[in-house]
Amino acid sequence: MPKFDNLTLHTDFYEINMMATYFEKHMQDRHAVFEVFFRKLPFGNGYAVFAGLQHVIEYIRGLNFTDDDIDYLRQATNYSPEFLEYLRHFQFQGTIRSALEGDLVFANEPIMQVEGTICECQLVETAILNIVNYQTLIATKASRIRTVVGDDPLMEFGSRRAQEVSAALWGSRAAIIGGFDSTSNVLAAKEFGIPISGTHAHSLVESFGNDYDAFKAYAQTHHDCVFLVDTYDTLKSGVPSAIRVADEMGDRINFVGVRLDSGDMAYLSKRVRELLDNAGYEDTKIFASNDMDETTIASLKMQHAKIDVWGIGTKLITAFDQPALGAVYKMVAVEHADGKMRATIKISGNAEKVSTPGKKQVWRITDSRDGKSEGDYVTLSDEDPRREKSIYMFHPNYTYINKTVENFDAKPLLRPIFEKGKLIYTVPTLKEIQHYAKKELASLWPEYKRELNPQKYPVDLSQKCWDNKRDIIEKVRQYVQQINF
Ligand SMILES: Nc1ncnc2c1ncn2[C@@H]1O[C@H](COP(=O)(O)OP(=O)(O)OP(=O)(O)O)[C@@H](O)[C@H]1O
Ligand SMILES: O=P(O)(O)OC[C@H]1O[C@H](OP(=O)(O)OP(=O)(O)O)[C@H](O)[C@@H]1O
Ligand SMILES: O=C(O)c1cccnc1
Repeated sequence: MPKFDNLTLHTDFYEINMMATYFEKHMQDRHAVFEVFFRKLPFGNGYAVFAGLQHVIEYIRGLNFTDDDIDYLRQATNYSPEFLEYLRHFQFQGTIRSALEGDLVFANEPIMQVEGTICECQLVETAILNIVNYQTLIATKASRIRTVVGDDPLMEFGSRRAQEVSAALWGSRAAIIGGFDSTSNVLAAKEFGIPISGTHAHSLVESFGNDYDAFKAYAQTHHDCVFLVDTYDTLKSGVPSAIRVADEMGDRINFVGVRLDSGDMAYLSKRVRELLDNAGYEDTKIFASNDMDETTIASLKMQHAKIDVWGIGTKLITAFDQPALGAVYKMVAVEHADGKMRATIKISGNAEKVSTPGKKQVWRITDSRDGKSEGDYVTLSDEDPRREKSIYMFHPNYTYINKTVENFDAKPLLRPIFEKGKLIYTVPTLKEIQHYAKKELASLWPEYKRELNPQKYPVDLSQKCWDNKRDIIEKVRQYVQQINF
């Protein structure tokens, strides 16, 4: 049974095929820079919450072609013995700069940058995109749900519906980054230090044949009790049975709550609240689950549903309304035969798909007086807006949309993670990351945070970066025009 402990071959075949070409053409040590970015924010949201860095770090640290991997490649491909030997001794010696988990990130700006030999940059494309695309998507979905529930507790229930094991585990962690409070997944709770939470299923009630016996048995074996009250009839049997058990058990249990899992949640929650209050259980909470997400929750809030705690599974963990974030990994600079680095570009008839050449940095520009966001300013890596008194920010496609910003703070988004193969970054605790994400979100204007049709957050290019892009597009245009095969 494969265990997938080593993820080195977790890459698309074409990456290793390109490595083989670089190797056979003696280009394997040429220097290159690649950047990760996405072109469109997910869920129509105004921002995305970056997640996945911890897994990327673990993946990079584990990179190593085992003898078994080499044997497999020998029989599955026609790679030369020399290239296979090269792979056997492969080690990641590159430099990675990245947004940190919990950072807010936007379309068309680099969120991770890999610099190293062209071979090592090429190998890691697939896994980096796989990890960052999924985790950023889930953290962003979680953040949308958090925005709608306010301060209500949010429990992550998605494991049974996640796209397999790894997604359930890393998805739980990403949900916490986006603002969830706890997970039902015991392994994720243990490995990532997430608070664990859970109630019970309908099977408990079914196995006893009635609500009362099931709740009584549960109460005799657990101190904190949340009873699932909708197995047979919520108002006639479920809630009255829960109240009877709570009355009988008195101080021997903590009657934390009841959970609703079907039916009209607005109507039921109000009636259940009355029943609990009338029985003297004003502090007992109403939990709700059943295919919820930010849209259902917003509707329930509008209907003044009396729900205190939310259990969210399927629609969060599968990113139901947008199953993929389209982050891509593009080469932005490469060393040529003369030893000089040159910026590279991918041209497209679609202006949005033309990549921005050159190794870059993203600067988060905030007003130094109130700390509020002004926009992101993408520069070439040798520029530093902190040296300027004012910066001119303009829309890269509609340049007449522009502003001059003074009294600003500029914070670099891409921070050093690996330096020439050495890990130089310590991942904070999950709690710290969640806290950081919350703080970052607080600095964003509400116009960018609304769920529906948010304002577009400015991501602008510096003049130098924009001029560089235009010059390179022009050079490519001249090159294409003189082709005469
Ligand atoms: N008052 C409400 N307003 C808006 N959405 C609601 C309301 N009550 C329930 N929902 C949501 O409507 C969806 C369908 O609920 P429905 O009542 O059909 O489920 P159910 O059939 O009772 O449960 P199940 O099929 O899981 O046994 C669920 O996503 C649920 O969370
Ligand atoms: O609804 P979600 O957001 O995915 O949350 C997880 C669901 O998992 C459980 O249901 P179960 O698997 O027992 O199936 P059910 O839909 O029949 O309740 C639980 O009762 C929730 O409804
Ligand atoms: O603890 C719960 O209530 C739970 C856990 C997973 C899925 N649904 C519910």
